[in-house]
Amino acid sequence: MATSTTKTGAPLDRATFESLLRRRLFYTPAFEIYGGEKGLFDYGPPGCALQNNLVDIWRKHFVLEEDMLEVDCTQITPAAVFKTSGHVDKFADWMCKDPKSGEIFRADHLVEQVLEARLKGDKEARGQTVEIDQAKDAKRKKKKVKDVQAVQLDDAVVKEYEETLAKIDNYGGEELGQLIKKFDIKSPETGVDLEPPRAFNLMFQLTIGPSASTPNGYLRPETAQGQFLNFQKLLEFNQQSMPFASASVGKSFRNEISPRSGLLRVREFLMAEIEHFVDPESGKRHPRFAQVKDTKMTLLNRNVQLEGSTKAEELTIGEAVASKLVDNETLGYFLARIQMFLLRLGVDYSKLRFRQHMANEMAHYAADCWDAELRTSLGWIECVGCADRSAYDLTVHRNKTGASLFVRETRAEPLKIEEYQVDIDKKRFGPKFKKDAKAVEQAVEALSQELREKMSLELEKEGRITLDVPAVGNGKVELEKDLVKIEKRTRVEHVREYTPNVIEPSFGIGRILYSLIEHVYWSRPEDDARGVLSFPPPVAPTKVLLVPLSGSDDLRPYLQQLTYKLRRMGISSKIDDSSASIGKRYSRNDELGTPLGITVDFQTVKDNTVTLRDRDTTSQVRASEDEICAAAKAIVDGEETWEDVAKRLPKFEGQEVD
Ligand SMILES: Nc1ncnc2c1ncn2[C@@H]1O[C@H](COP(=O)(O)OP(=O)(O)OP(=O)(O)O)[C@@H](O)[C@H]1O
Repeated sequence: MATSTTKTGAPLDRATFESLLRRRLFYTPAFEIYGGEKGLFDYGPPGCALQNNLVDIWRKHFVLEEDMLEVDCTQITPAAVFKTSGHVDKFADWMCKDPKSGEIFRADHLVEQVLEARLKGDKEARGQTVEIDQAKDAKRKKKKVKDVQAVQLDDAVVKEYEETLAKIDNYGGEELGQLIKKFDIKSPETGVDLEPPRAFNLMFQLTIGPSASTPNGYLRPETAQGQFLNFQKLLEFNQQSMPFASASVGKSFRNEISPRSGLLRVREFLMAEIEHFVDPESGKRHPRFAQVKDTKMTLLNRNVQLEGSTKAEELTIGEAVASKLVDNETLGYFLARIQMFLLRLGVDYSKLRFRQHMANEMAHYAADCWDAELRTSLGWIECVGCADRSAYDLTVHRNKTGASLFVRETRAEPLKIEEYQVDIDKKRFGPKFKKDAKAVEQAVEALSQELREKMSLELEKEGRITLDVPAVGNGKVELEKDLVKIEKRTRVEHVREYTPNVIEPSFGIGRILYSLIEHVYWSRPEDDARGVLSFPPPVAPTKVLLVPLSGSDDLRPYLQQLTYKLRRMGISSKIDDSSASIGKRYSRNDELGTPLGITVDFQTVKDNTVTLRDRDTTSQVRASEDEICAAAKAIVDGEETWEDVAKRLPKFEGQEVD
């Protein structure tokens, strides 16, 4: 478990942090008055505003800046789609049942938790400092889970546990079963042996329409399939021009075995996905790769993990692609753009890494896959997946439906192809083979170039060839020289047909949102350790707090005027005219991450000046209402920083004294 610190370097107290999020209604368990339902959460006003801002920035960063084609596809999906895509057979996690209590555990998470707990116990026994997660600890006590035993392990066992944890995402069901046996892992509930791991499909099944007698659909577990199925229409919309990308933001649903860790593993969540379609013969080069090639990134490659280590290295994406660590330029381009997006949101670079998937972890068709992981008090969390899915999805849907999910392109230079061509003498063929003529003809047409070459020589030498045609007679058919000709000729191809490959960056908005809040959270020791959320201004849920210095009626019109003015400028604001001290009102809004505060006081009545306060430094400037609104706009739009504004407007050392 990662030791987690806030941006000031102080340890993050997760219990206080989570209580802030719930108290200030960032999010709350859904259906709470009915006892709640695991893995389902509602977002309150600041959570909604924050989520909207993340999605808004995502749209600007990707859809707008990369000129992508956004689509909004349905969540209800006919079963046939997921049968073809492989989700019905493969979209599953491994679960273990406690035969005594009936409790279900996700097998990989159970192994992970038990080994981590044992390693923690080992550290304690060796007298090393161990981070205590108060929130987890309180839950454990409530559930009466036995405390972790401070037992020292052999060095070899510690090494084996650490190596297993480094590869935990790489194990299948059988291997997890072996690990459970090998490490003597029992049910944490009752202490009995668990049943062997079984696959559990994560899709929610549906019955669409009143006439269906059995389930015939699913809620989508990702937005991707809708984008693939619309490929042909999007290509046409894009005037047949390649490469291009589609994008989609929408809810996805996964029936997680054991939802946990708040927003990090839920059963309904917002995803933002991109499908970038690229010609595989282009070497997957990207025209703007040169613009990102010097971006430094922290990369944890698959070989390091397979050796049982989690040591990442910092490289430029240019170096990573040149050494083939990252498979191709397009994948590298998106990894760099994902990092830029996360940093734009306020993610802490030192708590961001890109982890490469190990072979077993990756779908069999994928060429390469990297996860952007953010470090939180709950460890490293996958927040964005970025996979090169090759031509898999378009190919399987094309094969199943016959739809033209491919590209036809006129070649700039016609292509001359030397190949063996077959001519059949149809006048003789029909009378000779009668009802079998079609099957024999198909078998001849299906011959590979290699076999055609071999048979053309045979025809020349022997005057006949023998062909395998299982559907006819004894499965062998003889063809003489007068029936069939096989010759090497040149064919000129003017049009090229190919199935594009797909690079897919896939963002879990809820995971990013939670991890980001942890990254920007800190507390002010001088203010009763009250929390502050230092969101970058463009990301913050509300931009400006308006506070009157007193409840005097004289100040009210100025507040109204400021509200209208800010609203017209597209800046969200909230008035706090409660009777709490001005310092309290400020700190309540620091907890919500409001970056700016405008105070109206009696000087305002005299000269129409107001003060502007910065959340992070608590310093203030004073200027005319117009100048302050313009400064707020520049900060909120990310065009100026507080430092810029503080340099050009007069400093104010005023009211913040209570
Ligand atoms: N249950 C979930 N709750 C919240 N977000 C999720 C959940 N499952 C996936 N995501 C988000 O969707 C993104 C893309 O999904 P993907 O299928 O790659 O995840 P995954 O590899 O199945 O995740 P995990 O291994 O953690 O279950 C993830 O990077 C994550 O941000």
